Amino acid sequence: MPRSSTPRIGVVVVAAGSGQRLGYGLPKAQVPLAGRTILAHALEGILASGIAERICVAVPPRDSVLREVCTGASGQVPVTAVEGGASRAASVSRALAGLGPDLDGILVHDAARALTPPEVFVRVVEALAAGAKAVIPAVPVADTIKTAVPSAADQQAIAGEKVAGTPDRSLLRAVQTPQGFDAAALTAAHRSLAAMGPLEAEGITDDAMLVESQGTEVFLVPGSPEALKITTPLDLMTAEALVAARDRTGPPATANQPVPTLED
Ligand SMILES: Nc1ccn([C@@H]2O[C@H](COP(=O)(O)OP(=O)(O)OP(=O)(O)O)[C@@H](O)[C@H]2O)c(=O)n1
Ligand SMILES: C[C@](O)(CO)[C@H](O)COP(=O)(O)O
Repeated sequence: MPRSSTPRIGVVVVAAGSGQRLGYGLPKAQVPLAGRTILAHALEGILASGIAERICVAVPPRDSVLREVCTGASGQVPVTAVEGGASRAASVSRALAGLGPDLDGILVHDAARALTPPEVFVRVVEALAAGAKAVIPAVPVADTIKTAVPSAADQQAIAGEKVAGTPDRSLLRAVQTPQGFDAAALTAAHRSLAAMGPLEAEGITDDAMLVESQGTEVFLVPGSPEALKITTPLDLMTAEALVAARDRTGPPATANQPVPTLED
């Protein structure tokens, strides 16, 4: 991507998941959050950041509700919809194709991270403009993390798993979206996905992993606790509370505060 203050940025939004863990009985991006769909909130954050030249959203097959949300959000920045795939990675690949050519950088964003503050998008794009080929937002890890293995057969009466080790927490980061990439690097990495076997492809849980596997350096910028991934009913309750707080105090509660650091 050319080092430029105004790179041409496209945004892929993946919104084709079924939301099994949320258990709402609707595709997750359709679920109401403070009276609007989760997808509508996600698109609002992207558009408010002012970074996007165009947006392509992967939606579930035959989903007219989410297609309508895309049409409603489309204006100066066109928002188109394509049918998603069976996995998140497949949905990204399809929306990448739908985004079209002639972009310097591409951001991949989860609709499920619907309340991501606009400044996180700006931070990612600034790092791309400064020369990074891959940039992801991240936050420090608050819990101590253990690796686990199955207990031995004669230990199963105690518990099914036991601790194998404790990684140094100061080196761990929880990563979020939007994840930003040089357009050519991301497109090439997604071509490599097509050549993978199903097991290997299943293990690719974010786009940064794909470009890492191609030898691209990935840089971290500060994310935001407000970019939580709405996965469970408790996350939806947190998101509702966050929207209510924003309505009381003005947009993103973290706006105008110092940029957070990645260390805890
Ligand atoms: N086949 C898929 C699976 C997921 N996603 C998107 O990827 C993001 C992260 O996925 P996740 O939060 O796990 O969503 P779901 O797959 O819907 O959740 P669940 O696993 O509980 O069904 C979401 O915005 C989701 O819509 C997608 O576009 N296509
Ligand atoms: C991309 C992601 O949101 C980064 O944290 C995450 O890996 C998505 O995981 P999921 O299992 O598809 O929800």
